[in-house]
Amino acid sequence: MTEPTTTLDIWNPGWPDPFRPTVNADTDDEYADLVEALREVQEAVTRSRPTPEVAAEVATALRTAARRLRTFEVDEDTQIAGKRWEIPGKGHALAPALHIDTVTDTTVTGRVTVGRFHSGRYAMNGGVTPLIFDEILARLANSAGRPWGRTAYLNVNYRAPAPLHTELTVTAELLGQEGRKRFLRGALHHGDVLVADAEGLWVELKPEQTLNISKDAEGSDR
Ligand SMILES: CCCCCCCC(=O)SCCNC(=O)CCNC(=O)[C@H](O)C(C)(C)COP(=O)(O)OP(=O)(O)OC[C@H]1O[C@@H](n2cnc3c(N)ncnc32)[C@H](O)[C@@H]1OP(=O)(O)O
Repeated sequence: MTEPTTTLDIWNPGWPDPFRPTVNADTDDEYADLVEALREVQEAVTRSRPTPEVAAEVATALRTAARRLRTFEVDEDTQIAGKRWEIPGKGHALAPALHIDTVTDTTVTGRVTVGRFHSGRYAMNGGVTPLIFDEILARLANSAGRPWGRTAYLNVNYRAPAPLHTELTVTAELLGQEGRKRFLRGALHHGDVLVADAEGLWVELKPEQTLNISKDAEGSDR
């Protein structure tokens, strides 16, 4: 396995393939479990209606946990979150955990199940669908040795309400490339029912286009 680079503030065509491990799984499994626990908290908070006393007690416990983690804060290039390509959710709790099943140079299939945390009202929140498509399409766009590009547009069509607590299948396809432009299409199905589809354009970064715009803008990511 190739050692991951941590230098993201320059354009780097040698960035690791976003379907392969980039972090030492032996040492970072506890971190993956931490993110899983965070997902459990998100779901439990969403599903509960605690008494004021219990809400205050849990808020204190969560702030204690946040303070503990802040003593281990690192910069964004060094953090684990979002870079555990090989595990569902990539070690990040923003989007629903996407399970990747098959990968070719031009296609990906996967599965996703959302709970009440990602609910709009009895169905998946409309803002979550693009998160799922961006995750799978961006990874495909930037895989198979293709230099990294950014999403230029992502157009999503909502065809049917996406049920909660139900496995949905996600497919992605690279339709073609014209110069720096990569055109991709994605679909989300519940069984045979098309729930949503998307078309997106990823534009390959030019050498002078940095990945780290936050540092460019303010000299820091905070
Ligand atoms: C962990 C590391 C992650 C690294 C990957 C990061 C991924 C992301 O952050 S994605 C986040 C969401 N996306 C963004 O923030 C992107 C913001 N936008 C940009 O940075 C730029 O607009 C960018 C890079 C997409 C394109 O800019 P630029 O390179 O200057 O493109 P430009 O040279 O004008 O256009 C190239 C081609 O794309 C086309 N194009 C660009 N944007 C669009 C668009 N929105 N719609 C249609 N066509 C477009 C142009 O028309 C042009 O086509 P042609 O070559 O046929 O004339």
